[in-house]
Amino acid sequence: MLTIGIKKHQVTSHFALSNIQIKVKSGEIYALIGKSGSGKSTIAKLLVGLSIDSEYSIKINSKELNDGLDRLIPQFKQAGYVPQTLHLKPHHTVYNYAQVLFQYLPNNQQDTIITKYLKQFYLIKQKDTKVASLSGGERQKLALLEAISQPISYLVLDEPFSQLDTEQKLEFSQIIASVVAERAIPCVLISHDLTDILQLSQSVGIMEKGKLVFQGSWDKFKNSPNAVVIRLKQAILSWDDQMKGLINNLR
Ligand SMILES: Nc1ncnc2c1ncn2[C@@H]1O[C@H](COP(=O)(O)OP(=O)(O)OP(=O)(O)O)[C@@H](O)[C@H]1O
Repeated sequence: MLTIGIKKHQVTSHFALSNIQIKVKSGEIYALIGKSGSGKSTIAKLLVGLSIDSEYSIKINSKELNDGLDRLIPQFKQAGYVPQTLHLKPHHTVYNYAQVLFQYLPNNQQDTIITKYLKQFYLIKQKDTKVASLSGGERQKLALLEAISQPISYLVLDEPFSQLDTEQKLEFSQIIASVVAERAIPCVLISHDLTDILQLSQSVGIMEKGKLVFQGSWDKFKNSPNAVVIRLKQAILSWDDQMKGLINNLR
């Protein structure tokens, strides 16, 4: 279980996160959505130790990380993180990249494990391709493989779908779901598009201007009288109608 509590985190004079409480169960995906600038990435950075502000608390599998010292290196190594902007070393082939990631394994197991992951991540055909030549979607998959290559206690994915087309989104959703279920880890998935995460996540949190204005299961979302939820539901329904219209025109 990942438990996050933020009393206040002042980012700039005009922006702060305040009063945020989130719990994510192991094996579940918690989708964090909200408009640009609402504070989603700021939460992601706090979660992976890129800020050690003492005004927030974090508990990972019942271990509370109280102060800056607690948070300094070891615990945050338990975080698997795919940032919004990827920084992958460009010169390796995909296979060599994976060899570096899994070099801690005994030599006689490396090839089996790497091949298993490259198949699971649909990267096996690209195994001899240099990272610099990969497509945006393939780079996302390699970044996810990097994030889970070490034993981790939780996973944070910041806008993993933003560079992907519809088919790639479906494939990548399936990979994320299988990794989270297999590892039985909690996952916080940030997205600005509700439709990307509807099928994938078990619960959702909506950020607005640094505050969590709604959170809960999709059932709770469906029946909520919250004005922000109603606005989002109307947007999805209208999008759905437009898509149906377009598809009917194609038939
Ligand atoms: N290092 C920083 N220096 C100055 N301002 C920052 C910094 N990091 C974040 N901010 C500000 O904090 C606010 C929240 O930013 P954040 O990146 O968390 O939003 P977001 O919801 O992830 O947006 P997006 O969907 O566009 O990525 C914004 O107003 C942003 O400009």
